[in-house]
Amino acid sequence: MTTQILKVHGSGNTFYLIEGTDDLQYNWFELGAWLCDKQRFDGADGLLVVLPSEKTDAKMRVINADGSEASMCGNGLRCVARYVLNKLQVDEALIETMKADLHVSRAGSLATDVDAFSVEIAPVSFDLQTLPMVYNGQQTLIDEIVPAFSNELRFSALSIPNPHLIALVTQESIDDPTQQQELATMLNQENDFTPDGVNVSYVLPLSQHEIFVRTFERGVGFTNACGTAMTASSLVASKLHVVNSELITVYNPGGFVRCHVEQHGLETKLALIGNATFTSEFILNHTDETYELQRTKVTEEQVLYDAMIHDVYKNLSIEW
Ligand SMILES: N[C@@H](CCC[C@H](N)C(=O)O)C(=O)O
Repeated sequence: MTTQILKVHGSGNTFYLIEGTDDLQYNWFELGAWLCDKQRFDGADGLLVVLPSEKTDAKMRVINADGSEASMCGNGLRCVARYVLNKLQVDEALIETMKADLHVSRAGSLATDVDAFSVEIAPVSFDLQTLPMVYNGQQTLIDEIVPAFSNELRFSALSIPNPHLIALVTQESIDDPTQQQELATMLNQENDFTPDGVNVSYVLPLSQHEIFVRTFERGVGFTNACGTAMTASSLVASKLHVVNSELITVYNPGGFVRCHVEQHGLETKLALIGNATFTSEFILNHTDETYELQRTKVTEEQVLYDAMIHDVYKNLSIEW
């Protein structure tokens, strides 16, 4: 079987993107782990599978680098949005994901020649059962010290819908990633708190409308960016009044995105806006025994993306 696939990224969060015919066409878990192996063309953080949907314009499945399946992927959904919008030649669409059908659209450009895409992020819940997470018999964990995690940092937990643990930190915790790495490693092995693991983000407030986020992703490790984590971090920063704008710029080790956070009473509306860069094309050959990957094209898009990031970052006085 021969299939064309793309290498793509959202804010440096890297994926292979494949359009499939149905859920059984490949063993997606095995293929995801094989493609993401860092020994092969630098690997990737995940595999995005675009499939036909019976009720929306397309369906997205997300496979982490370790072969586990995630319910959502914010940076990945922007890349899938671009793929589907271009294929259907429309400006907006509805994409089925594991837990919700999500609205996606074109959103102008981030810079000359770097188009932006906006994706809805939902459903959102602070109920610990939805992560799932168990702590002290509590129903929620919002801005609290959990001694087993740290004696100094305050954590909040939410699902949107994949599970996130968020701490607002100072520059010191960004400079030295050891504590974040140790905590995330513990919470993604067998442990008493997060039976399915959790994505762990450390958030550095920069201004009333800007934050920096570094995420250790479940099933992957540290990534350049995690879209749902940046959206969850924006929501937490907004709830804790660390930011006071509905549009938050979120810097990350791979670039930046914008998160739109609207709260009306109990209703929360979230959107993630950023790039969807297609860097190269490949042919995947699959026999009963093996996979084989051949790169057929490298696009110009990474050069334009790098130039934009260079321009944005040269005016920032923070370091990571
Ligand atoms: N990188 C993604 C999230 C991918 C899934 C995550 N690792 C999980 O297992 O929950 C994003 O951009 O949201």
